[in-house]
Amino acid sequence: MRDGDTLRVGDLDETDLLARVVPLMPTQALLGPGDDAALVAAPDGRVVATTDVLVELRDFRRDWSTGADVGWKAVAQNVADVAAMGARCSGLLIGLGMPVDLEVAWVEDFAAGVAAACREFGAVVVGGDLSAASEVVVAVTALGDLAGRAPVLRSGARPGHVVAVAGRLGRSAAGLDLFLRGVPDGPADLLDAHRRPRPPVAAGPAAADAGASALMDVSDGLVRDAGRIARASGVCLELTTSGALGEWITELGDPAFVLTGGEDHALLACFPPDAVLPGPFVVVGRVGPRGADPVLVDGRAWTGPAGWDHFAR
Ligand SMILES: Nc1ncnc2c1ncn2[C@@H]1O[C@H](COP(=O)(O)OP(=O)(O)O)[C@@H](O)[C@H]1O
Ligand SMILES: Cc1ncc(C[n+]2csc(CCOP(=O)(O)OP(=O)(O)O)c2C)c(N)n1
Ligand SMILES: [Mg+2]
Ligand SMILES: [Mg+2]
Ligand SMILES: [Mg+2]
Repeated sequence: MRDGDTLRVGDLDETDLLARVVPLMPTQALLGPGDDAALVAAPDGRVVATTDVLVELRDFRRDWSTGADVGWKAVAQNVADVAAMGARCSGLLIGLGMPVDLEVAWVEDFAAGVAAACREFGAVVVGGDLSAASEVVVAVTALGDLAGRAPVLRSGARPGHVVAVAGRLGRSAAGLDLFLRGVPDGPADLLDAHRRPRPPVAAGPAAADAGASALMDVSDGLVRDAGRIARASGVCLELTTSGALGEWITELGDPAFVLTGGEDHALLACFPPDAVLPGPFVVVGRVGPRGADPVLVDGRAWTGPAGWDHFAR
């Protein structure tokens, strides 16, 4: 994509873009950027803050998802990032850019999906903004309350800790694969897993209370996101497919769905060996010392697809 000497965003991947942009910004907060959410000082405590953007054709398609599905997903992915700090969502701001010829019924349906997800995840809308755009763009900001807990970052995993997941992995990717292969009448549970992810939001605060040493939501694929905890913590996440991961792989039929599929927004956590894991968490591996690879799958480097990146193609 190089055009003379002009470097275009499509010449970089998402990680490289972030590394160029964030250092140019004045960042002063209790925490951030770099984790699932930031922490901002407030007179009576601290507020968790995060945002995630959905862009038509990049993150959803209006012929695959209804307006309500898009509204649901925008809420779900943001409350997942709040839960990934060990917090609960205290408020959402909904930014919406729309083509001027978009049917009003689509926007009303979108609002109904936002409302349904708010009921499901215990969130409320406190504001937002509207503008016109060439495609539908949804930018949700979520605020969160730690209720006095210490936030669980990506950086606290240590060798000997266990690696665990709350929620399922690979189902959203399996649904996306059905859409991409032109099977929109495929298994409804997989199509819905893609259109309406259900992050286990209560598992975030529960993980914090159980002493989790690291926590994040899996949005870009298990191996890629496990690599983020591994790098932040200076360790290796050693995943094993003998337990839950293997069951999910058998059920979906393709290891890549489970190991590299994004958008399930399951929670990935590390716990000290003596912790009692909260109910929804299943063990998927252990933490080892930093080595040549940030993540191992059954003792080997993963050589399959890398996971989601908005720019790398
Ligand atoms: N344009 C940006 N400016 C500043 N910080 C950003 C920007 N985009 C992403 N970040 C920060 O980079 C980190 C990684 O972002 P992202 O991968 O989107 O997180 P997540 O997958 O948890 O939603 C986050 O802490 C986020 O706040
Ligand atoms: C039309 C369409 N193409 C591709 C995808 C796949 N996809 C888009 S974003 C994404 C990963 C999640 O990214 P993002 O929403 O930015 O979450 P974040 O990592 O920032 O939390 C995936 C797998 C999709 N959902 N829809
Ligand atoms: Mg996240
Ligand atoms: Mg993002
Ligand atoms: Mg996110």
